[in-house]
Amino acid sequence: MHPTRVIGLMSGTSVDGIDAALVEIVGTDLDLKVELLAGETYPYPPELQERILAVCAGEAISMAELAELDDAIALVFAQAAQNIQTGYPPATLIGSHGQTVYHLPPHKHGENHQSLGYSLQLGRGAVIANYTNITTISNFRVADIAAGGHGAPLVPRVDAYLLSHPQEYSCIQNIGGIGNVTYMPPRCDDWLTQIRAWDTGPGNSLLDLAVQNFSNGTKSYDENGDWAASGNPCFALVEQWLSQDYFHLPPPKSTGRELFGVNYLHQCLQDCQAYQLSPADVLATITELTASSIVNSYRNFLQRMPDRVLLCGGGSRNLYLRNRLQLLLGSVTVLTTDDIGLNAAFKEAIAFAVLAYWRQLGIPGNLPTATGAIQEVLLGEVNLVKT
Ligand SMILES: Nc1ncnc2c1ncn2[C@@H]1O[C@H](COP(=O)(O)OP(=O)(O)OP(=O)(O)O)[C@@H](O)[C@H]1O
Ligand SMILES: CC(=O)N[C@H]1[C@@H]2OC[C@@H](O2)[C@@H](O)[C@@H]1O[C@H](C)C(=O)O
Repeated sequence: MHPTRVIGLMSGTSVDGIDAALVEIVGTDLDLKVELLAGETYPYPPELQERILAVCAGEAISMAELAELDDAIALVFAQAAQNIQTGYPPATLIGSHGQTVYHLPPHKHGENHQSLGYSLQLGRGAVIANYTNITTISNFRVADIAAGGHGAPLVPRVDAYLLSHPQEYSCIQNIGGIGNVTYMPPRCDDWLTQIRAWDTGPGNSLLDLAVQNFSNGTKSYDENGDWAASGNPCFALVEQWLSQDYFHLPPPKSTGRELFGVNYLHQCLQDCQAYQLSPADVLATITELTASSIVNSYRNFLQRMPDRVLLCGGGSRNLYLRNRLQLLLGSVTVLTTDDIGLNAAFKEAIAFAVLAYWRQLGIPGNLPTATGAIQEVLLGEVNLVKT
């Protein structure tokens, strides 16, 4: 069987840039295999990044500004696709997640009425398809949301086929702007239905904002966690923050910068004043919130603790965070997906390439146990090009 060459494009809640992955895919489920030919992060032009962050923080924009922003994002996504395949024969398909600027989970009104969620990813797929002349799948979240789901997380089905283990219970922990986990029992007959997944809460979002605040914008993140490692966490504050509702909601659940964004950080900084914490102590305390919220959610919502945790996303490079996670997890083995052959930095971009490939083959991409949707659905809208 010939492999299909697909480009996956993703920009997540960190809004740092576009992760582009050029992959070759063969197989469909248990025989699925993905080879990463090239992976690159293309930083957003600073002015565009600023506009996106403002919209994510709830700043009002006009419809005309929204239209302009949508296509400015589409253009940099299309350029990322062109760049990543330089030197290779053209890909036959693009899976473009786009840029999330708003995410509202499904919610209850009173006792009996449930409203659908709403999730907006900018960067029109039709514009990317037209620019690259490659069929582009986009808008992956809306079909799951229409089926009553959160529209997130969508990566778990890909995790299941690429990362599950024949004997061990695994957690795949992504630490991007927001953290999310996929919990998988060993592969067996009804293994797919036993998978659980949810957004664990803040990944790096609060940490990045705090670093930018303390460095007056000269640093964008805490490289390797060095700054936090020079301070001490205030455990009383971590306990106080962990009492927040989101951490106690049972899955399926999803969140975003709407909750764990600028306002949340301001509240944290205010709380820190009572303890007269240094910037390093604040960073250590926020890092501890990320680590504890992840591990507590395993203890609260899983039937059993995993044998191994595989980290991915930018936060997997934060050594201080990784050490805190290992300490809280005790004897559980903590590795990164790199350690078992799947690139940790580009896993999400790779996943959207696989989701696009499944869409073309008519294979559902969501896992109802992960998103809460009433059924499996085909994910993504197809933007065809003339052949
Ligand atoms: N060497 C490093 N040390 C510490 N943190 C790092 C390092 N490299 C990246 N990061 C963190 O990872 C973040 C980017 O991670 P990633 O690209 O996985 O996020 P994302 O895809 O935008 O988010 P999400 O998964 O929520 O959609 C950066 O903002 C930074 O906080
Ligand atoms: C709405 C949205 O963009 N959600 C992202 C975000 O970033 C991490 C977490 O929150 C996750 O649930 C989701 O992305 C991954 C790629 C997913 O859908 O699996």
